[in-house]
Amino acid sequence: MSSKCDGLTPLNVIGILLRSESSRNCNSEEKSRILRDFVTREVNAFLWFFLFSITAILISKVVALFRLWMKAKQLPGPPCPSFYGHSEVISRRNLTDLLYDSHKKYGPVVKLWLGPMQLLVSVKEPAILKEILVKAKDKLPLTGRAFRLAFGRSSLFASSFEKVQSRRHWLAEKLDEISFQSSNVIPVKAVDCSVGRIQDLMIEESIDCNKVSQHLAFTLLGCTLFGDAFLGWSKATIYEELLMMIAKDANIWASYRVTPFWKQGFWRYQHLCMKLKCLTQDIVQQYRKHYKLFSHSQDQNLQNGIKSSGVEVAFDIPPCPAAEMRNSCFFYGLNDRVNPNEEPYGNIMGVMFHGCLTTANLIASILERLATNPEIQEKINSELNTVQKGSVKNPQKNVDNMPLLLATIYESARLLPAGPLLQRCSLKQDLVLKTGITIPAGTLVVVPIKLVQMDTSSWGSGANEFNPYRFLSMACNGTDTSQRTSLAGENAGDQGESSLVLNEPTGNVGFLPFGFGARSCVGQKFIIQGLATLFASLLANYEIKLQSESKTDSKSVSNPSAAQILPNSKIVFVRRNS
Ligand code: HEM
Repeated sequence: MSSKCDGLTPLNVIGILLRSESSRNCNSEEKSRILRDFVTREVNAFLWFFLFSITAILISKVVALFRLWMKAKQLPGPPCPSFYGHSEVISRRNLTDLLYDSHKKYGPVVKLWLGPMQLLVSVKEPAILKEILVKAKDKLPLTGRAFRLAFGRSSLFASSFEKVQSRRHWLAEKLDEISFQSSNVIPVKAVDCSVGRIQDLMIEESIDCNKVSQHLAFTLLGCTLFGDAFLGWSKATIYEELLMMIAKDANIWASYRVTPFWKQGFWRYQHLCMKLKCLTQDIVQQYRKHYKLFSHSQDQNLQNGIKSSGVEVAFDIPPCPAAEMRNSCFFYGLNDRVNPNEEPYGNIMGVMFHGCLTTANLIASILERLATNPEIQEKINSELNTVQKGSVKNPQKNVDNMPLLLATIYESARLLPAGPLLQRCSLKQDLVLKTGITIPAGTLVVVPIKLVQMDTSSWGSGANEFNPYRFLSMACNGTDTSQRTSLAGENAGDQGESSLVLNEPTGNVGFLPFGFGARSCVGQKFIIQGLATLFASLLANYEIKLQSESKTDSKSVSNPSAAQILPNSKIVFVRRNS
């Protein structure tokens, strides 16, 4: 009988039972024994299989952990206080301050543990960080999740480089085309409308600097994307409010590993996102109506046109001005989905969101610097007068010849970057650097922008001070004024603005407000020129002053991370010649 039970499989168990049934030689006791044996064997086999799999997974985790620890051992950093790493210290302290102290003690590359398996490496040395930003092409999953939760799937702002590569490339080309080919980067009406908003706000005596910056950024981006249709859109104010409400909570909800469906707040947040989607749909419809692009065939014509020949598209819609036509191509390209899983307006919402937040931050910084440095404002104004004398009275055509204005924008971006960290991740491969340093795969690599942009080794002893002249040279002898301080700046201004030449900051390894490398900002040139145009118009009409009680001495802050935090200052726009 024992030979009967050897090698029991479901098939031969059924065979044995049938045979024994038909021969009636087997009693019921034997049958149940065979069944019991079979079940026991099967359960044992399953348990062994389960045990082997779990052990294999655990061993691979332990091996990965040891590998990570061995590789991380080579990197300098503070000793790990507990099994959970430095996460408790990070939650208690400002991360930039913590990194400032750690870099001071351990050098340009510092490691911190966020948990037993999550390593964070901060890099401050410009040469090393640029190599990393070029080589590490993915972003933290958190970034992609924040955009996906708020605006649905899109082909911009996802964490994997593969997913964003082609759309990034398209958008970068389109924006560069606009920046290089046209004299007016943003439509004239967008500038007029933004300046007009100042007039509306002037009903109050003074204006909150952050609030006005937000309005200006929103108007600028909205008009650029949706043209004239945006100007007459009655729901623009609600759209702006919604964007800001979403911005407040986006990272909190994205930080949950499992989407928190059980939280009421999450559903309130989703409701806001849904409202934003509906409003985006509404402005898109307004836009279509405005340009009389009703029929699908026309849409198709336009999209095919964009794909095949860029801006010169032949389609039978009523003629509209070149800038508006150009924006229409820009808009349609963003709206055109690469894959069917994408949210129809995901890219448009993403660009509005990112563009508004970052641009508002930069405008606030420029306004504050101008308000606290009236002498620079006056010099920019005389620069504007000089260029206007020799050309058409259109500030949009003149900004390239206004180096002090452009340098002021760069310097404001340097002093107040859009966020505290640039982050990258190489999910699959270790990053092996030229210096021999190896950063293990999966490590969260961060660049503390504030520390890099205030580093005295790149920016000299006055790194914390506002000095736009650091981006300028004298045309006569080509001397770099960046090493000199404000005195050199004043001399430069006395020479007359025409003698100043802008040193493009792209050459400076410590200049990172728009990031660097594979995932850098594609809107940099476009927004710098756009803001220059806006501020040329603004300064031609208004003088920007700080309201007397909110005066701060922003020049003498010694701690680099504190120097970034602008007080919520109140500013006043005083009409020139009034
Ligand atoms: C003052 C305004 C802006 C600032 C300071 C800014 C800054 C940045 C920064 C720091 C990054 C990340 C770079 C990195 O990790 O290396 C970024 C990414 C990006 N920016 Fe901007 N940005 C601005 C405006 C804009 C505008 C107006 C657009 C589009 C019209 C735009 C499009 C993008 C895109 C598409 C990315 C994502 C790139 C990617 O994930 O691959 N930005 N921006």
